[in-house]
Amino acid sequence: MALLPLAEALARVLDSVETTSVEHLPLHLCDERVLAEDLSALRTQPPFDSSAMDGYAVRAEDVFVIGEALRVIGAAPAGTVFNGVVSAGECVRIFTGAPVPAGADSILIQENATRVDDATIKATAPVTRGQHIRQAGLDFRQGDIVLRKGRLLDPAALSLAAACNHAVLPVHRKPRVALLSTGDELRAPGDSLQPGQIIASNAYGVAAIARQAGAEVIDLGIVRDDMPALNAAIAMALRRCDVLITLGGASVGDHDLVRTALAECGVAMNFWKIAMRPGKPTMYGRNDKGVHVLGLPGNPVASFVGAHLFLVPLIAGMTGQEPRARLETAILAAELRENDQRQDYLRATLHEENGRLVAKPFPVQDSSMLSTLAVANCLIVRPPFAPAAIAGDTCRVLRLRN
Ligand SMILES: Nc1nc2c(c(=O)[nH]1)N[C@H]1C(S)=C(S)[C@@H](COP(=O)(O)OP(=O)(O)OC[C@H]3O[C@@H](n4cnc5c(N)ncnc54)[C@H](O)[C@@H]3O)O[C@H]1N2
Ligand code: MOO
Repeated sequence: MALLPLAEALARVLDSVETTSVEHLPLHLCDERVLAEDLSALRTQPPFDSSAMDGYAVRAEDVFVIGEALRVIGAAPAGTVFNGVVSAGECVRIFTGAPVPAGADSILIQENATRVDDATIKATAPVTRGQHIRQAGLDFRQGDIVLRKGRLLDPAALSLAAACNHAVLPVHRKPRVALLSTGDELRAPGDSLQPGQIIASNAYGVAAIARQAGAEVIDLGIVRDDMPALNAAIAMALRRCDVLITLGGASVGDHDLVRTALAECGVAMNFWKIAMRPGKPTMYGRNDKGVHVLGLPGNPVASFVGAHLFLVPLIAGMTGQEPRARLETAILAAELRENDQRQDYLRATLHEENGRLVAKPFPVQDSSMLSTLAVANCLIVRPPFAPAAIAGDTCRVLRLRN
């Protein structure tokens, strides 16, 4: 059976994505959310010509000649407006952020002034006209679009939104992702194990990937390889989420029942089995309520890679984020055999050497091995039928962490 090319599989997942509804949240809850509408400034910043330094507001022409005395006619701390006018031979004591008084056109920094007496200073260096003055609107003007719809609200975006006087932002609701681990052999971390049993670990990494991508996660625990139990768990899960992730039971064995159970619960399967390694038996479909269902294979690295490749872009699409280029170029530190029809994701370490990124794949790539996954900081992406490569060749990598 021909395996579906990965790019086609991903296109099918993203093809019918709708964004989640919009909610309005106070700024402090918008961290890492996605802006749902273009944001325009509600004010101008700075709202007036303002001093960028502590010193004296002067007329530049009065300071062309060093040593001329200037009369200090008042003070302008930030947060106040000096009401007088600076005339020839006069200046105003001013502080960073304060509006520049009428008549003054430059700031003489206090390091370049000496006090003669309480009301007189002398400049020890000249100023150029306009020096140390921030023009009104230097940063943004009222009505400017400062952040575009789809922008991830990172720290800089949040401060900018606040500076524009937005207390509440329109953001996309976090998609609700439900996780269901399947398998008779699975026990929760902390349980004592009987012979033949292992710990269900996949949900923890996949949940973290989903949360980091912007989802809210409900872990529905472990369900046995038993049709009635699976059907009940899946039916319940489908009522509670926007995306259901099943973990395990995706392959062809007698106990791999997930595909059948999903079909019985009304999920129309779009694909099953992809030309990728690890993760061949990945499946995807939707039910009539539009819930996305991603069936990830049980092998721990397969479920992890599948979450990165399918779940992350799906959550990005549902929250209205622009698709991001995620691959980087690196130099291979070891030779690689020619590839077959499956796009390969090889755990590797990535480090910088002489200003270039170097990727070193682990010699053993068994998809059960979490110990190498935890050391790896990238995946080397090998396209289908890539020819054999030698150390020094370039390759593409997907960074997992820094
Ligand atoms: N005859 C064939 N056998 C297999 C094929 C195939 O094409 N023909 N594909 C292999 C590939 S590739 C993969 S990947 C696995 C995936 O199979 P399943 O999705 O059915 O996964 P399970 O059989 O349920 O489990 C596989 C493996 O992973 C362990 N596991 C399962 N769930 C978890 C979990 N939540 N946490 C940790 N470990 C888990 C499970 O105990 C098994 O050891 O199928 C191959 N077989
Ligand atoms: O996808 Mo499976 O993990 O190739 O072993």
